[in-house]
Amino acid sequence: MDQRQTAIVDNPDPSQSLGQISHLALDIGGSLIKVVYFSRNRDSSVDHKGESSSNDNPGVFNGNRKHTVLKGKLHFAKFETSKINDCLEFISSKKHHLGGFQHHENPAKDKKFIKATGGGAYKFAELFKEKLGIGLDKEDEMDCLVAGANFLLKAVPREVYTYVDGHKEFLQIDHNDLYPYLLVNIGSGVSMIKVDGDGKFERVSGTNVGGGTFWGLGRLLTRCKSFDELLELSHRGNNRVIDMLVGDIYGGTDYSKIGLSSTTIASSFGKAISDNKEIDDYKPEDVARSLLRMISNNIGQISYLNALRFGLKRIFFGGFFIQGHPYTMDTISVAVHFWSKGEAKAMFLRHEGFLGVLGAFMSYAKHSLDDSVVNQSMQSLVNGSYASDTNYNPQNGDWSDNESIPCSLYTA
Ligand SMILES: Nc1ncnc2c1ncn2[C@@H]1O[C@H](COP(=O)(O)OP(=O)(O)OP(=O)(O)O)[C@@H](O)[C@H]1O
Ligand SMILES: CC(C)(CO)[C@@H](O)C(=O)NCCC(=O)O
Repeated sequence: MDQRQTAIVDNPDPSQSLGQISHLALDIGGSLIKVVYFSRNRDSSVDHKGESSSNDNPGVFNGNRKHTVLKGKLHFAKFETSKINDCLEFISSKKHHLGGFQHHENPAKDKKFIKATGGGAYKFAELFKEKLGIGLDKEDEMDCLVAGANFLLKAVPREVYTYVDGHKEFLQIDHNDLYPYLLVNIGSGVSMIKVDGDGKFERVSGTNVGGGTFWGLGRLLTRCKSFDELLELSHRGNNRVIDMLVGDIYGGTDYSKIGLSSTTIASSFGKAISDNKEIDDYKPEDVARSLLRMISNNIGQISYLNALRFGLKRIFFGGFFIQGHPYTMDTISVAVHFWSKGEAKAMFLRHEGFLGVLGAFMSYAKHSLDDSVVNQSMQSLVNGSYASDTNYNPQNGDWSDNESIPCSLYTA
């Protein structure tokens, strides 16, 4: 049986039949709302275990405490923040399933709370209360990003890959040699975080030229209607039509003395100075390509400079700007390789856009009354169940678009 039902869906069908949903978390960003929720398997029996270890889930249990094991799946969904009503409708369709979480500091019996991170957890708190009668239990965005990244890096096999010459190469992360690393989260804006351990980190830099800039400028310049359309355009475009290359300045030759080949971009959009053309004279696909290249290159360069500042060799890139898009990853990888002279490495995460919301989901373990030990249990169960997943192709590490993670929650 296929273990992965609906998962990364833009407009999830609210009538989708699922087992009981017990936990749901949100990351409400400037561009997108990310949702993670746990649904119990319909046929899952509830086990009660109290050993310090078990064959099923080694290393999960502590001492002689009894835990209830809820078997099920983690589902992922996203909505555009500008269409928050779709998200409210989606949650409303699940609301009667939600188990009535109580705020750890305010356990008012009649209120439901869900974990939420991102700026929208503040901005839209009243809206959730008003429309759904649900309170948002706010978790810090940076804490959540780091918790989500550490979880994926340590617990999920074949999560991390490099992108070199058009190929994904999956990497095995050594848990004992993970820190320090630089986490670059490319959302609407970009955060750069030096991570030294679990919960040990510092946001060392950021840039306002990020995914929102690409989508916003791209929409204005190409008049395309969706982010996916803009990416598709960029796929077909040729940036050399608009970008000024070193060769354009140097009469077709390299400037080898300072290490610049004739094909290096000297100035993004620089040809538009002298072409005597208007925006409509350029093909939208060429504009989209130049824009994607400019922004990816810039982020790659700033990331490298921050890695250099702190002597970090590994840079993990997350955020929905990447979207597993080959040209984006190639540009970032080439920029990091070029500027670091091969010393630093750009790495990507399969669940790139869900770091923050996974961190928020895991924070149930920290606070909730039922004392879920989500973290460890996801860790061992995710490990155990991926091996038997029929849709997973270990040759190239690809997943189909629709993906959920089989997992268990342990509640005391
Ligand atoms: N379907 C989509 N609609 C809009 N933007 C998309 C879509 N898919 C990918 N993106 C890109 O992803 C970016 C948002 O990424 P992400 O969800 O990680 O950030 P965010 O949480 O919204 O932003 P921030 O953290 O800065 O508040 C967008 O700015 C855009 O570049
Ligand atoms: C403001 C946040 C943290 C919101 O997610 C993000 O959009 C960001 O990191 N922007 C870049 C801000 C800056 O450091 O210039």
